[in-house]
Amino acid sequence: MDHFNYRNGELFAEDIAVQDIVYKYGSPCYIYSRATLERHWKAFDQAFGEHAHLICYAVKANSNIAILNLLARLGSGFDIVSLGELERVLKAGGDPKKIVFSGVGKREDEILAALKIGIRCFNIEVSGELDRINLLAGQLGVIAPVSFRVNPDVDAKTHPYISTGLKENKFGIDIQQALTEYRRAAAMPYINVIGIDCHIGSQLTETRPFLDALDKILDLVATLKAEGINLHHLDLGGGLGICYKDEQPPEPAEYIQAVLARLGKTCPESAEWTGFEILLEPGRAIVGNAGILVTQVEYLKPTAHKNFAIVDAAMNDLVRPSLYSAWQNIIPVNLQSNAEETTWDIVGPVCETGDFLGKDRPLKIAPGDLLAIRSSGAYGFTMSSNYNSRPRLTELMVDGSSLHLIRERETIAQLWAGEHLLP
Ligand SMILES: Cc1ncc(COP(=O)(O)O)c(C=O)c1O
Ligand SMILES: N[C@@H](CCCC[NH3+])C(=O)O
Repeated sequence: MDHFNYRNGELFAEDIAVQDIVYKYGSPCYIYSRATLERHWKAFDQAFGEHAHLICYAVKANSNIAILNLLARLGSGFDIVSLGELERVLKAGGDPKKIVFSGVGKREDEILAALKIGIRCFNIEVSGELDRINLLAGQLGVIAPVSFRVNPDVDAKTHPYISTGLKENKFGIDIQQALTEYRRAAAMPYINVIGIDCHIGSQLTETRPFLDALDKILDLVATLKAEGINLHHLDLGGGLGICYKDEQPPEPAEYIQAVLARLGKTCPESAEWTGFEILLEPGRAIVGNAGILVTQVEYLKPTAHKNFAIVDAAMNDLVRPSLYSAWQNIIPVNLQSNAEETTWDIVGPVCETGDFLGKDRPLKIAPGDLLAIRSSGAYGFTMSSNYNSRPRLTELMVDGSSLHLIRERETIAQLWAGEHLLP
């Protein structure tokens, strides 16, 4: 359920006609629904009931500061992977004490900035990172709160490019080596070990891999406890999938209930597990279906082999179809059309054969028509680029019948801002 629906054959974003938005702000553009975004975040938050938890929205999915600000106002935490994301969260009014810092390659300046502002936790992914954090924390005279992101070697059953919890993936510390790292950390003067973390991949459509990973983590937690290393939180990462086509991922509540049930089963008669705060890092499940990308048909190019609908958005604006062969639904903004239904490849103007947004789509379209690419709120704008010197797009947020410009379209002059001619 979302807030992009037809009314009398016209696509609306909440209470505003998409066509009216495009008249005002031009095409292509990203449009988000505040109600959808907030409902998704609350679905995660509320499913925990009284259980101690923190939803740390994965900023990489969509990092517009208006979106971060709305989530911060709901009480969200944030999962970041760079200094840029840290600064965005702070700019948006996020609470440093609710920030977890993931990522395999944290630089010194990034660690220092996070230590100075006093983030909630570093999710350490490399042995050397532990030494680096200890050293830098010592220089600043602070204690760094850390957890290890362990790689549990679990098959997330997702696209290989977005699977992260297999032993051949670069992410996390091999679960077999994690004990050694925890022991090292526990003996370090400027480190406070507070948790354990894992993130096995993105767009998961089953609960099973999450629970398999959790089982492996709980084994390690028990071993650590026996050694006197007591953790405060379990961070289970993000990764819950959404429906792009016909996937049926569990609802957040179903997934969270399964996690809580597993924790109860693991430690049946102790209230101990209730002592663990649970952290989650969802990105796509919060923002993916809260956004659409609207694009205009420029030309129709039927050929003997294929029919191409050339639109004004391209792979630089939304790279998922090109990069992962991802399927996203493409629907007309206006259902009234005199055109005949034809099967089209929806392609952009970029000079790459791989520049497509969808293939073999039956649509009734004519030049000038608007199309909406659904499920574009996550990994849409954030993965966009200026390839072919195309300015990045306008982003708009609909809130009932109010429309807010949350990012201006890049200007042509901004394309070379910061570039210099030789003397
Ligand atoms: C460490 C970490 N946490 C959270 C996420 C968010 O994932 P998703 O958008 O699939 O929820 C990612 C991206 O996959 C990630 O790498
Ligand atoms: N960018 C990917 C998800 C990557 C998740 C980042 N760890 C996608 O669009 O599906």
